[in-house]
Amino acid sequence: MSQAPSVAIIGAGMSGLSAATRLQQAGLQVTLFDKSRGSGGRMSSKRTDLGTFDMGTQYFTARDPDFVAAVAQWRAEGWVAEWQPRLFRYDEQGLAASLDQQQRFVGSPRMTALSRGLLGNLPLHSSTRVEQLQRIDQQWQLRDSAGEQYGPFDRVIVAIPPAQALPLINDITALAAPAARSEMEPGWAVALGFSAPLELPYDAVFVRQGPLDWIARDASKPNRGSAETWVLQSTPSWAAAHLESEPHAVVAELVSAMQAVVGAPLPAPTFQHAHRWLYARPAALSDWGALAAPAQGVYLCGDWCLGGRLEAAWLSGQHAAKALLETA
Ligand SMILES: Cc1cc2nc3c(=O)[nH]c(=O)nc-3n(C[C@H](O)[C@H](O)[C@H](O)COP(=O)(O)OP(=O)(O)OC[C@H]3O[C@@H](n4cnc5c(N)ncnc54)[C@H](O)[C@@H]3O)c2cc1C
Ligand SMILES: NC(=O)C1=CN([C@@H]2O[C@H](COP(=O)(O)OP(=O)(O)OC[C@H]3O[C@@H](n4cnc5c(N)ncnc54)[C@H](O)[C@@H]3O)[C@@H](O)[C@H]2O)CC=C1
Repeated sequence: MSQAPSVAIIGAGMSGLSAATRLQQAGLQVTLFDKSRGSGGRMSSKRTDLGTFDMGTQYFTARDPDFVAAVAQWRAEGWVAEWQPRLFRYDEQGLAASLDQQQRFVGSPRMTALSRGLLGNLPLHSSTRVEQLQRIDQQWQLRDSAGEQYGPFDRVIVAIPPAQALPLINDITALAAPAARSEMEPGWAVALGFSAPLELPYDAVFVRQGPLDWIARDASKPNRGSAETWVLQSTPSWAAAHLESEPHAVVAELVSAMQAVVGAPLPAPTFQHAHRWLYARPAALSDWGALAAPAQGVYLCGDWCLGGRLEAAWLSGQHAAKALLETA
């Protein structure tokens, strides 16, 4: 191919943004598509009158040297900051402080500041659910749920959870077989606002008993403002058993579980909101990096290809971009 190939990236979560920035640096023309109103995917923040709540990714850690270097650059840009919560753990033995030496990062002033920063000036078709990939003359044409066509593109990166990717790549066995084997587990997240500080000795608790997995005082993260905001997240198994529950019932049950952790009645929240994640985290860990069908020019990436964390999503996007560049 004499000219740099044009690339469509479906999914503007961390993995799609990671691939996009890498390919842009290499001089390729990339176009992102996302069914949501903006970028970020599960790295999401909900804006309210009380301020924002991180409803997906709560924080991230950095272990791979390339990711450590990327995070240092994001800190220098001011997109992320270190979060040093007072950490507790709650289990059959009750509540106990559980401090450690782990560095943890969050987007600043909200988790989506990171996706905004990464998106930069990259072209994004938002509110665009891609439903079909069509092969025409060695290139790809995309069709969305409204029947709009986009393209042609020389290459396609599909950076979305496996169940959503499958209908797009069903005919490409090398991609469809592993995607079909990959299951994602659900999760419920609840945002709570209170009119006054809760006066608790912790900012976050790893919960290892009952329906909750995690509670955190969102307001303890850097640059969040002064409102008393908390986020609760359920375990995958509780979410699976309550997938069709009404949001108000989910709030009631998870607030009651938070009361069990706190060990005292909570004041009535002045704000409450529940969000269901159908595809929150991979049920099992994989080490594919990314999946490639170079003959067709289609690549698959996402946290589910590498381990279910934000770092894994970024690394998976880098793997997909690298595999694509090897054939460009
Ligand atoms: C509740 C929750 C808490 C979490 N907490 C943490 C944490 O504390 N630390 C951590 O490291 N990780 C955490 N994670 C995991 C982390 O959020 C993910 O690993 C990461 O964000 C996944 O990025 P991704 O790009 O693989 O997928 P996604 O973020 O899911 O991005 C996929 C994107 O594709 C879009 N899309 C899907 N289908 C289509 C389509 N057909 N057409 C167009 N667009 C489409 C979606 O709208 C989405 O924006 C959490 C996840 C959840 C849900
Ligand atoms: N709710 C969801 O849908 C998802 C949540 N995810 C969480 O994202 C976090 C990211 O993981 P890492 O980057 O490895 O972060 P990490 O190193 O802080 O945590 C890894 C895991 O170790 C445990 N842990 C760590 N520190 C402590 C402590 N001080 N006291 C008690 N237990 C501790 C805890 O179980 C935690 O889940 C984890 O908490 C995951 O559970 C990841 C993906 C999805």
